[in-house]
Amino acid sequence: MTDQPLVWVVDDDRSIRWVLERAMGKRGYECSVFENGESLLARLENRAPDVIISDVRMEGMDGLELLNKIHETHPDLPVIIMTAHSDLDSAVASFQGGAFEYLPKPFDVDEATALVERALEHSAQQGPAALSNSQSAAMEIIGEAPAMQEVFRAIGRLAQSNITVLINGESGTGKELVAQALHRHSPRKEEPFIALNMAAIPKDLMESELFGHEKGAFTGAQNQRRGRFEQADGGTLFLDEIGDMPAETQTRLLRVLADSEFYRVGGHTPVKVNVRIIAATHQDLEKLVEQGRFREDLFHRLNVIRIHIPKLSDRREDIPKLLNFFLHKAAKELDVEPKVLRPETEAFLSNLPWPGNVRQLENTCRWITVMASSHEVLLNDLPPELRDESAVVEVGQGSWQQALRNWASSELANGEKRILDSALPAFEQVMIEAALKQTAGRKRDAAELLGWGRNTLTRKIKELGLESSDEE
Ligand SMILES: Nc1ncnc2c1ncn2[C@@H]1O[C@H](COP(=O)(O)OP(=O)(O)OP(=O)(O)O)[C@@H](O)[C@H]1O
Repeated sequence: MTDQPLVWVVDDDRSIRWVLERAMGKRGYECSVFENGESLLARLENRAPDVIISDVRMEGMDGLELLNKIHETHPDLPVIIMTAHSDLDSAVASFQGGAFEYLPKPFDVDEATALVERALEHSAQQGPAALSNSQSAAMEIIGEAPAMQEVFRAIGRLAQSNITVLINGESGTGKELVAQALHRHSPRKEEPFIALNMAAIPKDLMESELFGHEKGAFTGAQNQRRGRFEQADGGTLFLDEIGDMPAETQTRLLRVLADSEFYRVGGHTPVKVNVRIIAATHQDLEKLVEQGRFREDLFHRLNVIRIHIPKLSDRREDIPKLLNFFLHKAAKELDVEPKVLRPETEAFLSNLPWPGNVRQLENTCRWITVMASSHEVLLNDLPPELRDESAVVEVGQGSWQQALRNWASSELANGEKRILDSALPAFEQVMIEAALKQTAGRKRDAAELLGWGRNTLTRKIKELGLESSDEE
């Protein structure tokens, strides 16, 4: 035996074996490769590695079957499952089987090495209990985009810990959903999950909301009341929009985090609690700290682990799945047949800016389910403000490319071919008309504005059949 960590790789693809073997060797790990699960299991009877990397799809025994077999005899051995995005369900199943992590294909070598390193660290530090389990996180939260995969991994990795987590993301991106998943996959899952939105509570009620009050603590406090901290005892307290927490409450929260105890408003006996805090914000807390609007010490206490949830327009590849998911959900709620989007409708929706993120998309699906007249949803069936909204954003951000993208997607979805044949002349026409307008019809000046010679402009005007002005 050597002291080097031992990594086993199993994949029926020789090039993957080769790449990983080299990468592991370079990192200083001893690496053995196997063409199939059977040969790996045979070797496992005599010797165990520190980490196994297995492909999910293989001839003969597949990765998940192998995983189960490995864990029958070696329940603590970390296994990394490699899988393509399209096989996410298999990856999910692999978590059920107790896999350590999954490596979405295609991966880069550094990513694979980093994952192996983490697996080694985990088993060294925390033992088997720390192995992650985020299977239903991936099932409840739709996201195949790489950034969402990163979120799932974080949920998996944090599942067994009580660590404070700060979730960052715009409104409606799914912060609460992720907080719930963190709770459900934690040892606290049988205990309460209490969510509280700081932005929704009047300032002067916040302390009593969080910490409760004693009878008579203030006018109107007719009875003793337990606050959210007490309600969440043993479980998780989700503090949404933490950036909106008033300064005094921040100070109190900091003290509770340090001492695990607090006083109810108007109370003199300390109340002890064991609460995991998950905080979320759409704001840039660092900036609030700089501006003196958020306590730096509280920020550091909350910012132990940060999960960033990307806005929907940064993970457009997930939009079709989300649309489908919410159309089915809405149909179920309303007890009707789910609507089906025409390809051009789906393309249009996939290219919208979605400033309200997933929540806006979910509401749109509800709207469509109620309002669209036929089973198949046409562009015309969409809520009018969506079309306006795309226009506003296009103008606002100067994103004519977005409008063009919408157009191209819907042309292609309609089965059109050679779309540049109509797009390029249309583009030139718009440019020429704009330039001519600017120069009040003077071609020589317009040509200069466009960056063409005058002859080119004259020729184009002719080719495009544009009205030509006589003015020079
Ligand atoms: N990836 C996802 N898959 C499925 N549903 C999602 C996803 N992301 C968000 N949702 C749904 O979208 C809605 C909004 O999500 P959520 O309330 O978690 O957002 P949020 O970021 O906490 O918003 P806010 O900051 O405004 O409170 C919820 O109904 C949630 O279930």
